[in-house]
Amino acid sequence: MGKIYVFDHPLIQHKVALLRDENTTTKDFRDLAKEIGMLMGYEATRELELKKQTIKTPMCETEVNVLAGEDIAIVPILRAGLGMVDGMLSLVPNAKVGHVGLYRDPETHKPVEYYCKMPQDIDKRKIFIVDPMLATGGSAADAVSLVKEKGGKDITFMCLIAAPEGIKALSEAHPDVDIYIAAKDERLNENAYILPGLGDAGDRLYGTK
Ligand SMILES: O=P(O)(O)OC[C@H]1O[C@H](OP(=O)(O)OP(=O)(O)O)[C@H](O)[C@@H]1O
Ligand SMILES: O=c1cc[nH]c(=O)[nH]1
Ligand SMILES: [Mg+2]
Repeated sequence: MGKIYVFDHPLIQHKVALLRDENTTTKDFRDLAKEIGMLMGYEATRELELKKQTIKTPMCETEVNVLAGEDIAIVPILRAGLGMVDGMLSLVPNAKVGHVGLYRDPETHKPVEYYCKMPQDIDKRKIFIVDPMLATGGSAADAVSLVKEKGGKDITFMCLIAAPEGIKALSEAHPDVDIYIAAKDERLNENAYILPGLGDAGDRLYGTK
């Protein structure tokens, strides 16, 4: 079973509290999603491999640790996942970005695919799929399946808010995937929205409601 990591860092809790507030503006919501994405990325990249390298400081020669050059791909689930990409890119600016387009059917709550484009060498990359919301888990599970169909192997999923139902569905569908969660919420409502949640992440990011 993959790791399920729920953040308890005070900065993340504070920023998630602001994100939830219905009075938070579209601009502030976007800024907060980016900031939380970066803070989460700092922890989610903890296991990147290092290699030794010899350099010269102004004082002497020394051996230092540098990234082994593990190639990274960030894969947002459109639309709302885009809100977490810039935060991750500020940590790993050389990462490539793939996109999975999914929307949730309002009646069935099942994901509908409309786009998928991955870097060609996705099979060799460490992949971070990002989406603010893990509700039923259908979108995340389908996104992981699509990335695997394109050759992706080493996959981590990152979200801002997760319902227990979504965590269970994703980890059962893809037990090899680690899941990083900024805040774990109580449950889903009758429309499969997360409670207390933050509403519709895509609409709040882009001001479409
Ligand atoms: O876990 P699930 O039940 O599948 O729900 C979560 C999905 O719903 C939202 O996307 P939405 O369908 O609203 O698309 P959008 O990002 O374009 O707004 C969210 O960003 C997830 O992708
Ligand atoms: O609470 C939810 C559930 C699905 N999608 C969202 O944006 N929010
Ligand atoms: Mg939406």
